[in-house]
Amino acid sequence: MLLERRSKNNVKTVQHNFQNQPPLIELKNFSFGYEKSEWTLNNLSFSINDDETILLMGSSGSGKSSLALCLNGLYPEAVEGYSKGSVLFMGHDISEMKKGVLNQKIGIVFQDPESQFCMITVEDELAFTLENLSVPREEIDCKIGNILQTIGMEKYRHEKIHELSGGQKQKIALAAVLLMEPELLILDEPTANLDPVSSLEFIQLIERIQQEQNISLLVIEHQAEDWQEAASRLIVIDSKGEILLDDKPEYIFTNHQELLNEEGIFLPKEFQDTPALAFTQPKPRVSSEKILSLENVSFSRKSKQILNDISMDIHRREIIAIAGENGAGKSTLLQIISALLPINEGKINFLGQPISEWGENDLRKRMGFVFQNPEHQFITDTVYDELAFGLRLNHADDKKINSTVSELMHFFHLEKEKWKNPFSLSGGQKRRLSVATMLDETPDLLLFDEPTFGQDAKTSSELMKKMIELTEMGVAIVMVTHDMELVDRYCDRVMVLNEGSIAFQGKPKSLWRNNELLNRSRLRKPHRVRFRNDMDEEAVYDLLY
Ligand SMILES: Nc1ncnc2c1ncn2[C@@H]1O[C@H](COP(=O)(O)OP(=O)(O)OP(=O)(O)O)[C@@H](O)[C@H]1O
Ligand SMILES: Nc1ncnc2c1ncn2[C@@H]1O[C@H](COP(=O)(O)OP(=O)(O)OP(=O)(O)O)[C@@H](O)[C@H]1O
Repeated sequence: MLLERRSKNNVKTVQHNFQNQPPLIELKNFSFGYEKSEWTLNNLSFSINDDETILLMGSSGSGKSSLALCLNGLYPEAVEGYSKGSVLFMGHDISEMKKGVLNQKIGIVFQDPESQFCMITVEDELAFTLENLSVPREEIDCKIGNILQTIGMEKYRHEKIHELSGGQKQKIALAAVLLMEPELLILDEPTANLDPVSSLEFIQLIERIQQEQNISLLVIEHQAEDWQEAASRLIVIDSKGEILLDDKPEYIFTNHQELLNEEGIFLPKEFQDTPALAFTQPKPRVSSEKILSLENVSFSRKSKQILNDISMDIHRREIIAIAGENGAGKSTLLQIISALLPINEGKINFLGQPISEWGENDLRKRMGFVFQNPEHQFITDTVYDELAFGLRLNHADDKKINSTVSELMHFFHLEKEKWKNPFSLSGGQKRRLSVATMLDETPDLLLFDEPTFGQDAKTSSELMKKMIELTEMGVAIVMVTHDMELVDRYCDRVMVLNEGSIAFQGKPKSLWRNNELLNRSRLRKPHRVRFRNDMDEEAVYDLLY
């Protein structure tokens, strides 16, 4: 079986008569489902050719990640399901290929990078990959050094993976896959955990690697903005798991806006109507009542100082964003606010009482927390039980449980998933479930780590509408986010963390004016501010705010 198109120095070898060479991947009427006759992917026929960069879009739950699993052989090797039709890799039916071969030729960086690590430290993880590829021992050290340099993570070589921030883990997952020198690299929402500048740099890095190594790319993304120039093709899957569109991105975004809107897919901002004026700032609704305050709070892990001298107040009805570069301490701060981590110095008061004096049950009723990784939150075996858990704990009767759970499932589009195991949901569904579990009662404070992670345009805007409704009921919301559009559109205040210290607290519009801080904190202005580059900057602010 001839499965190699690249020689060791990554120059493609001519092994076939070029004209007769089969596509890298070819799907012929391929369907796949987790249950018999319930097709998640429906009758797909398309090819992926050498050196192509394809963007794959579709609403949350439409089957994008499932397709990735089918392409790289994790189905049927490790994922249970049913299929018909065929998938060919360089002309060979993948169901007839030797186990393990395809996983190397087609590398995936998963939506949740934690799911692909086997070892404790960064170095061991990368060495493990190379050992599996039978790379000679004497080359391993150098290869690890080179790949860490390529992704800008040299100084984390000896760190424990579970101690890295979300964005740092994402980069290590990419490094491990690149070491396999795949023919096709599948990236499943690769930039969702990266700060805005790292996200742009990541895309440039991928483009560079692709050119140097002649890799084909399949990028699964909800937000196409930054990828569309790199992509030669856009494939859109609809909610029935069928191919809706397959063409050049610009053509699709120009000519099929209605179809994309119907499917709830994000249009890049430049294709949206009058993006600069499309929305107004939130109405003033913040009350002067302080819900929570931090006074000179510091936190360290072993000898490493993570947060320094943080002081901030959170008011009723307020939406505050915490932004900053990867590793700045944002998730740690949320965990400190929620008393999941103890502080070393300073004071935290919640509803007029030191947080340390709150009983665990009372605190969890008054304060909801949505983790960066939703899986860290799941404790039952079904979506229904997950949503009923808090209500049962509070001795709600069956009628109340049923009606609240039904309402939440309806709002968060999880009705069809009612009896599924939370761990088997799509990335976006998991996130929606993790948010829904916090809303069985109305808390005073909600803490969100990346609330709209993995959502399509429709579910994202519904989720934010829900947030506004909650603030109108008196809830304060603090959210960690890399999404500056979200900060601009919905947040009353933004706090920027830089190396564990507060570098800025104020209104979003004041942050966009602070170019030096934006650069230092690896943040970007939102599109509607960037977009008016025909106007003087002050005139833009006058127009928009
Ligand atoms: N192991 C599984 N068992 C049963 N159903 C599953 C399993 N994995 C995924 N599904 C279901 O298959 C459908 C497609 O999921 P998939 O993860 O492929 O969607 P997606 O398009 O990647 O979504 P998102 O954009 O939210 O990540 C969803 O309805 C999901 O609940
Ligand atoms: N369990 C841990 N043990 C030791 N260090 C940790 C641990 N968790 C996080 N850190 C370190 O603390 C710092 C802050 O991490 P944190 O996750 O709070 O950053 P973040 O701003 O949320 O990053 P990201 O945007 O990438 O999610 C990082 O340098 C990280 O390596």
